[in-house]
Amino acid sequence: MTKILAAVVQLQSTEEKSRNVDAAARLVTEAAQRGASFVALPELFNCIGRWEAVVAAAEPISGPTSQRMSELAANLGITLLAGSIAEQSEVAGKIYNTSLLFGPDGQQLACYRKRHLFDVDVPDKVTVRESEFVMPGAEIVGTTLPDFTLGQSICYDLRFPELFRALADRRADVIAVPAAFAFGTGCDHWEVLLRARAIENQAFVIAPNQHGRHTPTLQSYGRSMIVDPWGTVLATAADGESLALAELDFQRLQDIRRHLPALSHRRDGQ
Ligand SMILES: NC(=O)CC(=O)C(=O)O
Repeated sequence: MTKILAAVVQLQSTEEKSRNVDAAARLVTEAAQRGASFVALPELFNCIGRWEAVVAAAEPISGPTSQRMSELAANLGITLLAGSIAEQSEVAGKIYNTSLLFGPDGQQLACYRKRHLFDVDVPDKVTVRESEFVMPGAEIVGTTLPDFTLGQSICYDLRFPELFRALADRRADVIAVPAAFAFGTGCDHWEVLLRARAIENQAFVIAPNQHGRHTPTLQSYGRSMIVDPWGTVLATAADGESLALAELDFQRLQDIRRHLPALSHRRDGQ
């Protein structure tokens, strides 16, 4: 198949897990009913807020959130990227920020743990120290699906082009960036970075973001989007909890790579 319909789900998640998972399930179901066969949720979709609350909400990979997402994928017959959840780690008080991929039969196909942790202090915009609560992942994850190869990243990873190039080296046609990208940085950086990563790696970029205030000091930018390998924004979510859908045309992807074979012009020995 050379075309599929993809959807990004934008949420304004809270610390209340059952509310968040229900909101996610409702929008994933709507996306599938509108014809999407690949649907992606944002970062920490099942619980976001104070880090202490996120750590307390952590689950093992086989926990209730992942079971619900697996059932949802199977019932709807879709491929579902369960953005990320807080995964229990071997270190007390710390989690992994983990993205799970489920196939149309509900089987877990991949597991990616956020590699780059958001430790920043940008005056008047955002101050976070993710590494106090989160352990970095080690693996780079590309998964070959029947229609395309998916590369995985999470949020702050977007600022590290070498990860995306490593995913391009694994022949990623689509790169997912589930995010809770900060409002203070998102206004200037979100779209520019997503489009750059799509253009330089000649891949679709699927970027479901959180939107709005989660706590008095934590606000996400929204504008979840789907970008094509030319850097064109195919769809953007409206503010609030919403969906954006776009057709991924893999023939167009191949045409762009054939007409402008920049990835084969690299001088670094690849
Ligand atoms: N929240 C993040 O992980 C990253 C982010 O907001 C940024 O890079 O800016």
